[in-house]
Amino acid sequence: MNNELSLVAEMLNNPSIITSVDIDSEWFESPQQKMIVEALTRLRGMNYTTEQVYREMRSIDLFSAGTVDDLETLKGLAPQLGIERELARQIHNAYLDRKLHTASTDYAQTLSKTDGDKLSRLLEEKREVNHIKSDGRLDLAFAEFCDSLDRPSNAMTTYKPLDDFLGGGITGGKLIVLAGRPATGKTAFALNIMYELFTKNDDVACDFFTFEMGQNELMTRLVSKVTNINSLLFVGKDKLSPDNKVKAREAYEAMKRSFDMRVFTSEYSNLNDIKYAIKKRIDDKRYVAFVDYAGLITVNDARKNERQVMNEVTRELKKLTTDYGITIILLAQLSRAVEQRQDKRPMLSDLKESGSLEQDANVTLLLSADEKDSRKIRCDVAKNREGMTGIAPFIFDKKHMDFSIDFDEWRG
Ligand SMILES: Nc1ncnc2c1ncn2[C@@H]1O[C@H](COP(=O)(O)OP(=O)(O)OP(=O)(O)O)[C@@H](O)[C@H]1O
Repeated sequence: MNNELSLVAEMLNNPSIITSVDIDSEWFESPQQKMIVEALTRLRGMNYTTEQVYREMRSIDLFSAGTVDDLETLKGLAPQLGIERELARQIHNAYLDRKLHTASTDYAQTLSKTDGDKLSRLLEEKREVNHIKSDGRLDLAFAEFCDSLDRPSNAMTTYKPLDDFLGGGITGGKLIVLAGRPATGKTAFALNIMYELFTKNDDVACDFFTFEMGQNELMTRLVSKVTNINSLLFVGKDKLSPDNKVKAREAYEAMKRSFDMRVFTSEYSNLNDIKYAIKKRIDDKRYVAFVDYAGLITVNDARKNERQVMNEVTRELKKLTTDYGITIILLAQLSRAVEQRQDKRPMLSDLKESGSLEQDANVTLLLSADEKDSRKIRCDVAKNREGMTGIAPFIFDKKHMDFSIDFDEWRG
């Protein structure tokens, strides 16, 4: 019995497999097995019967569904060896080999960037599928632990009040969620953190994924901060004095030269593209990706609802941070509930599509403006898995897109 038949037979016997093992109907070569897996995927989470699976298959393709007896026969053939995960891995591998065969032929013919990128993505996926998992013993972990005791801290400093909560600064392996109501200054705050990372630390690389702005729209904000030129003046550039034009050009050029930074725009809003771009940037430097913002990220499966998409986004980004020891700062919106409360301070439960954002984040920062003075911004470290929680106070100079520590409030 081949791998596809064995796995499908196991799945017919055990409805929990489809929820616990990574399986995609697309990987199956046999149209019949593909259809059964598609039906099982639709019934995911249910304790399905063979009859239900058959009904689902008929709704997918009435004429190729076969008979319910065929399914019962297949079910009876299950080898029941408990190796579903390995079977799925082999099926996934075989699928990737077929795709790689086509993709490499296409690339050989066209040598186009699109075909080249497709080929690299498939190779990357293949590398991941065959990544050998740890056997759970502690020997390697212990060696790594001893090694880490003698290594200097690799925390990257930003603003002192925030660093203090984070145990000295931003360290790798973390998913940090930065949330606030629209126009509180999330993007500006993220850019300021990035600026601090570059100017206060060596060997740092940062990328900014922005799905609402162009590269220069984003850069203008940094230029405004660095040059102290009102960001509004960049909208109608005729208002900029010749001196300011020179200053702006020089500031942009200097950042381009000295910051190891890239800005990816909406063409990278698909989760796979984000993952791909991040993986390509991983080298010896300490890397931080800023993703603005979670609600605009798309995934390939169009059937997923908002909550399922968010689950996938946070799970996959979290996995990247732990697999590669990098930091991802994920921006997110807060729901309107904040405004309806007497006390306008945001809470973790205000995170839109909250569940997975709240759960997967190592750190959650909630930004909110003071009701009386909108320049005063509270950065509430509302969740911190490895450290303290509390408020880091800032002053937001909106004209110049600049965040500075609010020393009147900070009791450092
Ligand atoms: N030149 C300027 N002068 C005064 N205020 C400005 C200027 N430019 C932008 N602002 C204000 O700064 C804030 C922009 O902050 P930012 O875009 O970082 O917020 P955000 O939380 O990321 O918003 P969104 O959720 O809409 O993306 C807005 O309140 C905007 O009105």
